[in-house]
Amino acid sequence: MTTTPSTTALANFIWGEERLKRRCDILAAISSNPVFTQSPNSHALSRKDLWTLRLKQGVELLELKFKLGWSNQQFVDATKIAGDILSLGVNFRIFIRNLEAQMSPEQKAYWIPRAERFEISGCYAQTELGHGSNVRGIETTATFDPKTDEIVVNSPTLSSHKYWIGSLGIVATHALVIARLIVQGKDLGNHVFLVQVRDLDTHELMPNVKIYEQGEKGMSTFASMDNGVMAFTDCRIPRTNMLAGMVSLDPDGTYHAAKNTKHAYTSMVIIRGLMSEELGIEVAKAVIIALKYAEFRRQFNPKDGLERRVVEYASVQNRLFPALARAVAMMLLGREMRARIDNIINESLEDLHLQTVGAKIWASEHGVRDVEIARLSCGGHGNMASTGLGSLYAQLSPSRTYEGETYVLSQQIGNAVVKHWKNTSEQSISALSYLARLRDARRMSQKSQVAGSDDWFSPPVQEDFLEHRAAVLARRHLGDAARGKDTSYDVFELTMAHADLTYWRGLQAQVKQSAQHDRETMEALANVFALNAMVEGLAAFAGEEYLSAEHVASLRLAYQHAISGFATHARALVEAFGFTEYELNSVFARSGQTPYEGLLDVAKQSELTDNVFVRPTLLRARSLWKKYGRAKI
Ligand SMILES: Cc1cc2nc3c(=O)[nH]c(=O)nc-3n(C[C@H](O)[C@H](O)[C@H](O)COP(=O)(O)OP(=O)(O)OC[C@H]3O[C@@H](n4cnc5c(N)ncnc54)[C@H](O)[C@@H]3O)c2cc1C
Repeated sequence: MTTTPSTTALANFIWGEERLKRRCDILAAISSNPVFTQSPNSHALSRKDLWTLRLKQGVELLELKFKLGWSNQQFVDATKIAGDILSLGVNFRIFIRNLEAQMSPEQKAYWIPRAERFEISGCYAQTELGHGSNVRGIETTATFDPKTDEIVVNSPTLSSHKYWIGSLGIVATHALVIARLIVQGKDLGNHVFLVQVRDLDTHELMPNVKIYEQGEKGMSTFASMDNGVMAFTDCRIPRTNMLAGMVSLDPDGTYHAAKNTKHAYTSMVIIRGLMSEELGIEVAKAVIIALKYAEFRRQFNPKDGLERRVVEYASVQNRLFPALARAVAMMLLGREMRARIDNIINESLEDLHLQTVGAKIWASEHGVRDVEIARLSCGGHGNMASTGLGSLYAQLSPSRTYEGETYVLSQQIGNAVVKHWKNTSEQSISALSYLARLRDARRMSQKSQVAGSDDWFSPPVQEDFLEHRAAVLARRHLGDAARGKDTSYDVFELTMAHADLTYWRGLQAQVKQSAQHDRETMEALANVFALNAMVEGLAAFAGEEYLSAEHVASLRLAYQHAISGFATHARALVEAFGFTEYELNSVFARSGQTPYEGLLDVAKQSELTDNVFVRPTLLRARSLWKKYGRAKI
């Protein structure tokens, strides 16, 4: 078990040079810091104690940021390494990114340095009790008052209370509030306003603002985050606090609309684009915890006096190996998307939008399922909090909902398919290549050219399969949409096929860039990834000419070969990830003790072991029968 991060060529490839360097710097800074190393068992803390511990750790990281000159991204990475989702990260991950994307140059010059110094700390307040996915339904109003050159923010109803706002419940001093701009009685729709919600000296609420911390979330989800509820009553802010990067409002009430309305969505594209890499890291942690346990755990089929390691069973390999391959794909493709986002000015926003939407849905759906699969593959012991698998699940589970609910967001892929099909304009969108195939009747009616199971390992064969599947599902969607059917459920399958293709292409491109020494491992991973997606996607081919029964049988055979040959590569990948014990925070992944010793230690520390506090109740229960004078019940 590593206590320092791995820095081999494969580690460098998986993490990316820049990120790995940040990781090493962060781990060096915190591995001897008592705020992190001597913290109590986080799995056993109450919500309030956990939140307070996380705040203390967050503040320590802030101090390290200032002392060591860390960038904002370095700080965000550090918050992820230090714990689950830390409240202080919202300012740097979401708030500042939105200021950068949506403020005018003058506003940026004034506000961003303050947020970077943490003199102010911000959050993003869009969702309301009554309005989430449907952003157009937002009710909060921001009415321009030309007499005072101010904007008056109001929450007119119960359903207009802001709700779910991360970091608002306790930490934030400022909120980016999405509200309807009203000028001279005219509703100009949603705009973004910077509202100070707490006093900078006392941290008391500002007048006319009410905030509540939201309370416990189910399954201890986001336990370290102070999501908040907020309402405004005639809360006045300067007109200049309306974010003016794309729109502006003059003192006389003249309104200048955005030239490119699509740019209002830039910040969503950015945050969604970051999610694939972030989720990949968390999924990899869960799968690696499970793999470490599966290497240790033995059940049945003894040989030379020892039962067989469970990692050798197909039931475990078929669940954990594809999950590991997907986690790596999330990280590699996520990194590529991050590079495109950093260069967003030169990007086709629609192409990037469709890629990030598909990737967000795919990564969160697979990611959450894979963390649960990791837990289940550990049998009964996987249920213990001390394995860390439960908290990883709780942390990832809402990723399917925030930044766009899966099924609602899937419709954006469906809508793009319909639009570009009608306009014959798919050439402009690389992610929609399958529409060109759909227009070609000859290609749609052709059969797969596969002759034997080895052929399935060929990248052109895999691409042909995945593109054909996306085209078949696009055809179904176009037909459903034309008939006026509610496609909001079925479109999900198209979205996943669309994203399978995007991830497959991204992974293939990345594999070609791996070092010669690691190429075999990366190719093995790409094959597990591709063949798993193909086997799981077979349903789309029912009734199609493309695949025969022999094709399906040989595909399954190829997939089994890919899985059974992956064990040594999986070990190499686990090494390359090089997660430290601190990061995994699991009794299944400790250098000084086995999982059994770790589990026993936890039991010995359980505060319920000493049951003196309930003994009177138990003794009374055991004599209850006497009270009713009945020896036999
Ligand atoms: C942990 C967490 C943190 C969050 N943090 C923030 C934050 O910091 N700031 C912020 O502003 N918000 C935040 N949110 C809110 C989040 O962005 C919204 O909850 C999310 O966008 C989903 O919207 P909703 O709740 O309105 O879902 P709904 O739209 O109400 O979805 C309910 C159901 O209806 C279905 N549905 C809805 N519309 C349609 C349709 N047109 N067609 C078919 N089916 C439909 C959905 O598929 C879903 O099954 C957070 C949420 C969570 C869980």
